[in-house]
Amino acid sequence: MTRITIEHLTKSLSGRNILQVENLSFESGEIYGLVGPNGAGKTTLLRCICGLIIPDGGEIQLNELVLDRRTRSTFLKHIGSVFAQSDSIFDLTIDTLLTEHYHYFCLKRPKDWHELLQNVALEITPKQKIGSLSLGMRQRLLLALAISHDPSILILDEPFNGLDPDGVNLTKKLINDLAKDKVVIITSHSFADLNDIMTQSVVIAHGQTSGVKKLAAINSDFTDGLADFYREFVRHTNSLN
Ligand SMILES: Nc1ncnc2c1ncn2[C@@H]1O[C@H](COP(=O)(O)OP(=O)(O)OP(=O)(O)O)[C@@H](O)[C@H]1O
Repeated sequence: MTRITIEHLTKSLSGRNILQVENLSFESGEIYGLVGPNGAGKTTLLRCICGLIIPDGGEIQLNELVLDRRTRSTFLKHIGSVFAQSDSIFDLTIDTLLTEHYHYFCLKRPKDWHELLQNVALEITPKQKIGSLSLGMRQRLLLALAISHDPSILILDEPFNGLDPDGVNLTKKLINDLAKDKVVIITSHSFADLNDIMTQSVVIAHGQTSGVKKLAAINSDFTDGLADFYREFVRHTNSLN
């Protein structure tokens, strides 16, 4: 069983409070849909969990392991993540990207990269430049990399962006298969896609989070399900800010 626990997490950027998360926890076997308006703090929260942003206060724990400078590299080995694509990788070949990825995470590079790409139905050669791939192909490549070290936590920021319907379905199937023994956290503005795969949801607005709620409870408590759960929490935080 893997559990991520977050307590009293705060982060300010340019003198503005971006995150104030009191208590939040995520467990393996569940797919969490993290939803919130643009600029609500979704990516910042996920980057904090991945150790890519250092919070100003509070604590993030993976089971008994507290995330700090000393434990960060151990923490990273448990996490697979895909964030928005940066243009800076476009000039790299796939081969270089793989080398840099495994070096950064201090992991052994798998011998068979064909197998890696088969997981996401990609047919590409290692000498190809990242920039020559379509947006959807790059998404699949980054997902293949994220899951290649069998992480216990999978963090996907907008994983359906740029994917065609086959790519969306393949990603959903992969996520479903992987979720059996992992913590999966996904952000998306597509409630339809989230409704297809998530088992629980949490709303974030103005850097504050709602309680985590099971999909079945969301659908029984709110007429319009996730959309109402989202609207109600956003309205609540708007009234406080
Ligand atoms: N480097 C930075 N410096 C200052 N402010 C920042 C920085 N990065 C993000 N922010 C601000 O932090 C807030 C949260 O941004 P974040 O990207 O986490 O939101 P989000 O919920 O992921 O949004 P979206 O749905 O648009 O992707 C935004 O108001 C953003 O402007």
